[in-house]
This record gives sequence, C-alpha cells and structure tokens, in this order.
Amino acid sequence: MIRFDHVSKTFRGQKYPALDDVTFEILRGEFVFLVGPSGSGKSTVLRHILLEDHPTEGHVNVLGQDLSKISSRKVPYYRRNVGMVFQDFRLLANKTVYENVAYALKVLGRSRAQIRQAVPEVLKTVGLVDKQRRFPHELSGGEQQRVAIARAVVNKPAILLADEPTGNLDPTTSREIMSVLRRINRNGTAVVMATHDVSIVDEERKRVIELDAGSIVRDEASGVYTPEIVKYEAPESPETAGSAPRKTIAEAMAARVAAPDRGVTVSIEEVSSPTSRLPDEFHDDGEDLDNPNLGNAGPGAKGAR
Ligand SMILES: Nc1ncnc2c1ncn2[C@@H]1O[C@H](COP(=O)(O)OP(=O)(O)OP(=O)(O)O)[C@@H](O)[C@H]1O
Repeated sequence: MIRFDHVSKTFRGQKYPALDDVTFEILRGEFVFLVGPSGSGKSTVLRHILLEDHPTEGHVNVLGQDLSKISSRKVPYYRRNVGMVFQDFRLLANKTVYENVAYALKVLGRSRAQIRQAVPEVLKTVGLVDKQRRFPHELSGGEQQRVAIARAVVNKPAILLADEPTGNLDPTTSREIMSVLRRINRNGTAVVMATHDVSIVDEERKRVIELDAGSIVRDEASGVYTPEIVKYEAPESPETAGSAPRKTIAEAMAARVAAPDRGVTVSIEEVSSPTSRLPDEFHDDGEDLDNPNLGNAGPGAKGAR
C-alpha cells in the first residue's frame, strides 16, 4: 500500500542525502514504527508519503498511485487518504473539540448531516465525547493529542502518519495514546509512527523500521527499539587453539539476555581482545551466572527486559 522504491532525497544546499536508497513496503492495515537517531530521516519519510516532499531519485507509490504523477491540483484529493498527527498537536485554539474535528470535514465539503454523524462517532473512538465543548487550553496534553488524532481520522483515511505523537506526553498518557492508535489500526487504518519512545516500541513489539543517516539499517516484523549487541571473543588464542573454547563473559551475558520467546535476540560480534575470558570457576554449567560480579549481566541489565 505504501512502497518506497530506491528513494533518495537530497535537500538543496545539503552535502549528504536525508534519504539514501530507501526501499520498503507497508501493507494495508499494518502498524509500523520508524525509529532512528535525530536527523536520520524519519520525518522525511513521512513527508514523502504526505506528498510534502518529492524524491530526488526513486519512486514513492501509495494506494496504487505513483506520487510523482499526481498533479499539484490533485494533491488535496490524494491527502484525503492520509491523516497526520504531530508532537505539538496543532489544534485551532479558538475552536472547541467538536469544532476542531468538524472543521476537518467542513473543508472537505461534507454536508452538515455527515458532520453531525461522523464527529460524535470519532470522539467516541478517542474517548472524548464528554469534552466536546471544551477549548484546547482547557484540555490536558493527552486529551489534546486525542483531539488531533480524531481530526486526522474523522474522514476514515487508509493511512495515519504520526510524527512523535507521544513526544510531549508522560509515560502513562503515552500509553493511552498508543491504545487509541491501536484501536484506529484495528479499524483498518495503517499507522506509521516515527518515534524516539523506547518503552512504547519495546512494549508494542510491532514492525520496526530503523533509519540511520538516511538508510534503512533494520526492518523487523516484531522488533524492539534497540536490539542487543554483545561483544564476543573469537576462540583462537594459543591456550585454547585446538580445544573446545571456554565460555566467555560475553557468551554468559548473551545467554542471560536472550529471550527468544519474547523476541529478544542477541547478536555477537567478534573482537580480538582476550580480556573478556571468564575465570575458570564460572566455566561449568552456568549456575554461577547469577553471581553479581558479572555486573551488567544481572537482573535489570539493559536487555534483560
Ligand atoms: N527542508 C529541509 N532542508 C534541508 N535539510 C533538511 C530539510 N528537512 C530535513 N532536512 C535534513 O534532512 C535530514 C533528516 O531530517 P529528518 O527531519 O527527516 O530527521 P528525523 O529522523 O525526523 O529527526 P528527528 O528525530 O530529530 O525529528 C537532517 O539532516 C535534516 O537536517
């Protein structure tokens, strides 16, 4: 439904591309997290889907349409299929909750009857029926974000783009927003969410596309924010050459943090330093791995979620 085909984007005056040969496909009804460091290109991906940016090279295809072939006159029609929410809500301050949502339909030329039916329905979905007469300044941040989501989906778009929607919210409120987004996704809208929120991504275990310096470095069907990386010594030192390798601290840590049933995998990189070799007393059946001397391999260590 959303297809990036070798998309590169270099902004005018920039030395490095914001997107560098990006290829992926998102299917109808999927929920996808876009993660990556600041400046890695997440918002640029979203802006391409919204037709606010155009690739320097490659093609973006959404809902069966090659976006490069949509004339500027047709862009507003195309955007009816794509809702968008931002970190800073962007509500109209002088309109009530109801009016903010209704306004989105009014500009699309919907009739009063259609508006009167659709607005209460979507306010119910986001849990704001009882606050429909309030103004934005009379709402909490989480409530304002729910209004923004209601406004973005009131026209039942096939796609909802969310750029850091929980960025201004505390963890509890962020979870409430996620629950609203899940509900909208269950109703058939594909959700593409750019985020730095580690806990949310780790809790949801949804598809994760990771960008780094404009390139896709990871695309996992059920991912976490940061996959574990543990160093491992190659067993080629003179004392062990030709015999079975002894267990290293790295291997011990890998065994501790790996939890394949919860989707946690551990990649092990080879290093040449011999400093991580386990003392002999730990080289048996692994019982001693609970020894606190193993430092960050203990409970609560990164990756021992
Ligand atoms: N309009 C623009 N003109 C020039 N450079 C831009 C423009 N928009 C984005 N960039 C550059 O493109 C790169 C990617 O930016 P983008 O906003 O997509 O990153 P991001 O991953 O969304 O970052 P963040 O997590 O901070 O929001 C950055 O180097 C940024 O400076």
